[in-house]
Amino acid sequence: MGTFNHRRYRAFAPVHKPNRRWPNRRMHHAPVWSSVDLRDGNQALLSPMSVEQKLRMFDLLVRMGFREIEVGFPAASQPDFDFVRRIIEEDRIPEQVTIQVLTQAREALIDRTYEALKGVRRAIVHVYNSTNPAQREQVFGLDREGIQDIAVRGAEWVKDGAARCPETEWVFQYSPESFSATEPDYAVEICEAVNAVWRPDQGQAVILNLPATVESSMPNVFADQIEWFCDHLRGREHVKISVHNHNDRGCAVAAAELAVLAGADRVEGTLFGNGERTGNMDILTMAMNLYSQGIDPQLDMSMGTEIAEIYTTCTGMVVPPRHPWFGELVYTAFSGSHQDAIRKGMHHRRGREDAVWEVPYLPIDPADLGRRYEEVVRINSQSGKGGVAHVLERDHGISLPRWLAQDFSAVVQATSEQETGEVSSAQIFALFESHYCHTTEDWHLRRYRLSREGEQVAGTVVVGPEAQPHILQGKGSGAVGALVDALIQSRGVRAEVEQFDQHALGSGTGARAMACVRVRVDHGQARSAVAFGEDTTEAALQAVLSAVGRSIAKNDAWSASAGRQVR
Ligand SMILES: CC(=O)SCCNC(=O)CCNC(=O)[C@H](O)C(C)(C)COP(=O)(O)OP(=O)(O)OC[C@H]1O[C@@H](n2cnc3c(N)ncnc32)[C@H](O)[C@@H]1OP(=O)(O)O
Ligand SMILES: CC(C)C(=O)C(=O)O
Repeated sequence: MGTFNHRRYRAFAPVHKPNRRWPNRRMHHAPVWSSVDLRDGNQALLSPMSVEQKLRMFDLLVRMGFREIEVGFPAASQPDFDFVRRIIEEDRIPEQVTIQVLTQAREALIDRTYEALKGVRRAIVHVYNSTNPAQREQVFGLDREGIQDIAVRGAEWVKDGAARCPETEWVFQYSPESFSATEPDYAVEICEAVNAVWRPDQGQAVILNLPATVESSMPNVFADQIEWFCDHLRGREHVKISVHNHNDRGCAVAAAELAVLAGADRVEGTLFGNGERTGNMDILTMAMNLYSQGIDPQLDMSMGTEIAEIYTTCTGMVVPPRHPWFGELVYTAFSGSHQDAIRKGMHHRRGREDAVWEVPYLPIDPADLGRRYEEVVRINSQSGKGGVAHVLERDHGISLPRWLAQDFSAVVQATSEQETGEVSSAQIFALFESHYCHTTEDWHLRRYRLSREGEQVAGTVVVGPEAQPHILQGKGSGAVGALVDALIQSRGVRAEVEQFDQHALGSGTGARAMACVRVRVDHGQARSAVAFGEDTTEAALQAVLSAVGRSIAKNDAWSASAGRQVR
């Protein structure tokens, strides 16, 4: 048997909880967020952030509205220590923001931590030790009691350190690291022992932070653990319960969301889920999940592109194109039916911009995160007529009738298949022009005159090069009818107009009208053409001439010896 052997693993043993209440709850407001980007995120980087990079990230987190920010592990390294000193000495911590620092439950480290925090107005001192059986046995070689002693001593050193700096407002935080792999009764026991030192019941602010240090179970199992913990902890009402989820199974966001239903008040995490191994819980995703449900996330993410830019430059990590809410492609539809639905959905919203957002395939309005609508519909071989028409409308102000959109979509599809990739908006416009708008000089409308004679319109149309124009004359029920008649009368060209649409254009295009036609000449292949003009008549006449011109060989219609029957 090779190493790929599932028998080496065992199922996670869930906490016994027949009466769970969290599944019937709903979230109505955002939890307290704590960003651990500058600590857990930073400790997992190939090159941890420099002080300058940390400052940039800190500034971003503040601007986004984080009220609690774990700024480092000051006893671990000089840059972490220096960073904490710098934001304190340079008075960079806004009134509403509380910084948090992590330390192991070791006296020297705790002393150094307080040294870093000297002069801070308010801070959370976060102490941890591992509590799960594997670490107790393999790392510390201690039983439950021995591990509890580490926690209790740590709590005492934290309390002593705070007592030496009474001018600071201190919040204490304890994490039974690997809480989710710890026996629930023991997790409660050790937290109660820490509380017995800190006395939250006597007014000391205390956070108990319950980590899934390695995510090893389904999110519902974690939620059960949180509800069980909250139900069994003495003095639950005096402490804040926080969760700290890692993403080993890819469910950290779900686990944190269910944990909030189960009673957690506070959630730690990072931007884009940076952090150890597969990362921490992604606060951006969880906050946007709330936002998309109509709940104020209490974080400003409107500068989405800037958040991603600062994150990538500071951490050296990338934001995958399909990352929830913020990835480059997450609002983009390439496939035809999605594009069609988005286009119709966006049309449906016109004039109802304040209505609840319900555009198919777009869970939120991408503009909320500073995204451009240009990204929403992009064209490749999977796209259909709706998408192509949408791009022409959106970027070039050209609305195609349905029959022409269908025709043009085949043209674009053929190109995208050839190029096996995306067809840009500029390419689409160029294809549109070359396929429908191009006309030779021979078929260029110079001028025309129309006069009404009873029910009929008589027309004279001058076409072709200025130096050698062709004059066509005919009669019909309208301008196009008169031109069709003129083509037969003067040149023997039998043009059947199968499709015809014309409309006035909005401002900005230069032209004032557009006409689209599909014409079949002498029972041959139908050709479509589009023309723009000063008015709808000019556009219509030119469109018919262009379609006819594209149907017959150059000069065929004009050479007297073309052999055509002139009636
Ligand atoms: C799950 C998490 O993310 S927790 C946060 C983890 N983050 C980090 O560790 C990043 C920063 N840490 C560091 O830079 C270093 O670990 C330092 C500077 C803090 C300490 O460094 P060192 O003392 O040289 O080494 P190290 O971390 O290996 O210490 C291990 C010792 O601390 C003990 N220890 C580990 N964690 C704890 C803890 N939380 N509380 C008390 N003792 C602890 C170990 O049992 C071990 O003891 P031993 O030396 O008697 O065997
Ligand atoms: C220190 C704790 C909160 C931690 O980072 C973890 O368990 O992942």
